[in-house]
Amino acid sequence: MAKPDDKPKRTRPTISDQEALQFHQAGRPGKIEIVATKPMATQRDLSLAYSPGVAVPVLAIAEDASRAYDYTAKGNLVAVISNGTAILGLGNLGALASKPVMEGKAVLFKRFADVDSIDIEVDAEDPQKFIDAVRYLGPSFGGINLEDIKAPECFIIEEKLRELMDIPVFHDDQHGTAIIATAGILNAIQLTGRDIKTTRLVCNGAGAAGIACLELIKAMGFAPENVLLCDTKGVVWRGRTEGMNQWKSAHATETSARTLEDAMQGADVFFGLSAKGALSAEMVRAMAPNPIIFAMANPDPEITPEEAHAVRDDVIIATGRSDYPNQVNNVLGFPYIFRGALDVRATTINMEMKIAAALALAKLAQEDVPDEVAAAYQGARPRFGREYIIPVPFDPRLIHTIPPAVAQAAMDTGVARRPIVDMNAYKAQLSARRDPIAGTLQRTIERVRRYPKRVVFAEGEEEQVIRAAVSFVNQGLGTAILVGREDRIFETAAFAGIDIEARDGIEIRNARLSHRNSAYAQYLYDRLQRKGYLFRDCQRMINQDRNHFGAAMVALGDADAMVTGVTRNFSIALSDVRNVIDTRPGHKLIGVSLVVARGRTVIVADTAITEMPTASEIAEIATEAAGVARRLGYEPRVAMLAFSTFGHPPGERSAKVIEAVRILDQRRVDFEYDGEMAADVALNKELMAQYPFCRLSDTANVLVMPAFHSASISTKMLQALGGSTVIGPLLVGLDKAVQIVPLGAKDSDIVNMAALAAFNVGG
Ligand SMILES: NC(=O)C1=CN([C@@H]2O[C@H](COP(=O)(O)OP(=O)(O)OC[C@H]3O[C@@H](n4cnc5c(N)ncnc54)[C@H](OP(=O)(O)O)[C@@H]3O)[C@@H](O)[C@H]2O)C=CC1
Ligand SMILES: CC(=O)C(=O)O
Ligand SMILES: [Mg+2]
Repeated sequence: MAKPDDKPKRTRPTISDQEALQFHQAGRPGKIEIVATKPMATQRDLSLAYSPGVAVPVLAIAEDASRAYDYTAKGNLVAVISNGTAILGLGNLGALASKPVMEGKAVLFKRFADVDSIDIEVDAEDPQKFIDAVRYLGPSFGGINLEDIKAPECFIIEEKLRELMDIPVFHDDQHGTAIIATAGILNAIQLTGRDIKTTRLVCNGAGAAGIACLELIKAMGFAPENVLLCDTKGVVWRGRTEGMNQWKSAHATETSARTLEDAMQGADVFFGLSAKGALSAEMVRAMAPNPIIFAMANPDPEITPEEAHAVRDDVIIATGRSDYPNQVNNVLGFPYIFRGALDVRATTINMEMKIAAALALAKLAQEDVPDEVAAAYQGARPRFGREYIIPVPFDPRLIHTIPPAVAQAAMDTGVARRPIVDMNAYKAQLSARRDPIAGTLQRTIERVRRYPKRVVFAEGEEEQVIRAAVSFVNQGLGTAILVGREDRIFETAAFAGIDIEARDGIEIRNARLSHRNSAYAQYLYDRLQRKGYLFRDCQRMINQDRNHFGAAMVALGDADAMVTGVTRNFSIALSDVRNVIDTRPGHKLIGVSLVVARGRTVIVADTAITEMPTASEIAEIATEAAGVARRLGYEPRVAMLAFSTFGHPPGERSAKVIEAVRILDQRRVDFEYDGEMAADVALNKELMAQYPFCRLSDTANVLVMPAFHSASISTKMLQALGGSTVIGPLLVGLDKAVQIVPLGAKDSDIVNMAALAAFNVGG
């Protein structure tokens, strides 16, 4: 455990095995559920969705198969299918054990490209049995993503299914990996001033990923004689008979090298698609100047960046992991490649489509990154270079860059059943598909990781708070200060199986025993002496109340931020905090909630503080909320909400909102706003178009409610009804960074709030 005065250091984010299991087990086990897209509420709904209404699309599809794309989910549905014979780099662990990975791939499809996806685990190692299980599934899906099937069976399976099925069949470990690795290598070659025709590459791993990578890089210009392939038996040399198959033979080289060590002498590039630790420091030392290492085995690479940098300071290194720079992982490919293929109803994913994806990805890494990506690298905007050869998975440009390239190539090669007519309109539509809040939270977390903070977790004896603190530290966000009695915290942690004693980055502060108490009590007394408090009252508040103690730590600079609220009502926690911390001068204290529903984020205010705001207060709330939008990376479009729209029907609360708009007009604020308007007008483009004079350039992303009750009722309703995620209320306008979670919040909510507090979302 860290000593109280240790400076927080930037650490690589890690996760514990226990966190991984808990993540998967929490709530509904697993990572996926199915949600209906049509109402199922009334007799009429049932008659339409099921018998007799459903018969109508049935007959239409029977008559014309292409109508399935109009009347069913087929056109946006991909099956992720595995038999678990090569799960990541963990080997053959069977179909059932592969399910967490396949559910994971399915949710990545959704998260990154809005492709609906379902995992199917097939308990059949025999290629023919597997083919038979899959070949008849075509009608259900728009595409098939094969995953983690070992070589050489995967080659037979994919080739046969491609032949038998009229939808794209794509083995991700082969082609997804090859596309990303090719994009990365093209850039690394350029950065090191090499010529593709003379670059010498060694690929360790002659399985699904290794063979496909060699095929694609040779198609892009690598000379076959400069490429050496290795497997568990060493170099795949021409004439070798042991452990061979026809796919390895196709890449066998005339060479005297027999072992990986031999092959690595003077090599320019290493591709690792084999297993953890396969590349030694000695081999790295033997490589040519400015060596390029893609250690892509998962979850642990052939060599870690730390190990490679320890022996060579001129190395460019990439891994398959998200916790190092240069992540070469097929997650950058499969969601977008299928998006493009589905959107033109491609019959297949061919070589031209793969090359188009690789080139588009390589080019994207060379362009200036948008503010959204730069924000994650605060202070050091990533630029094309040794530590940034490939875009990051959270790059918002991927969705409107890769699918159009893939779709265009499909159209150019005649495999598109429904070509795209207006490419620009298509790109705009793609941008709207991304889920903005995940990006927002991730950006916030990245930013805090760059500038780690000391955050007080005021209710440090609670199990979920301890878990959140551990996760905060593991994510590299800074130091977590648990307020509580040391023995109680250790006891709770031990009971829950959380190891905190040996963990750097966690501090414990017992309010009763802290040597800072007299300073905190004096500070509080200075503030409260004219409000009827005695010095000993203040001493008691500091000694006995964790919110007062934690807030005093933040107020006096012993910590950067605080999170509380798990065990106490919001208003009580807030009044504790306000005894210690003021509103920021010139600002108004408000609560904002982030509501995410169907890929759209809106900021709602004021969800926490002023019950019946005056017109002037509503105008201030709008200004504070617009500031939050900007801090989170959005350009605010503020709708001043009421039950009426532009004067109709008239009412007392609406009059206040109309007056608030007038006040904003007078103040000449620098953001878009208009109103009063009803919520449906604010959020629906067509309805807004009924008011052509409305000054909002698009639907609103900030909703200012006429009063606290409507804000609180609407956000709580949304949360309880499901289908949307509500984060907050976040406190905005306090002079120091404090956030209050809802009573009984879960560890994941607490850690997100802690990150938002550390980011100082409130001001
Ligand atoms: N970063 C990314 O995006 C991706 C990474 N991968 C990673 O690549 C690796 C291979 O996956 P995949 O091709 O699907 O699996 P396969 O089972 O199809 O192939 C594995 C290959 O690796 C070889 N191999 C295993 N251990 C060693 C070793 N110690 N030294 C040399 N060769 C070895 C095997 O040799 P032999 O033929 O002699 O048995 C085989 O050729 C995994 O770690 C996987 O996580 C895969 C896909 C995507
Ligand atoms: C990333 C991936 O697909 C693998 O490692 O198998
Ligand atoms: Mg895989």
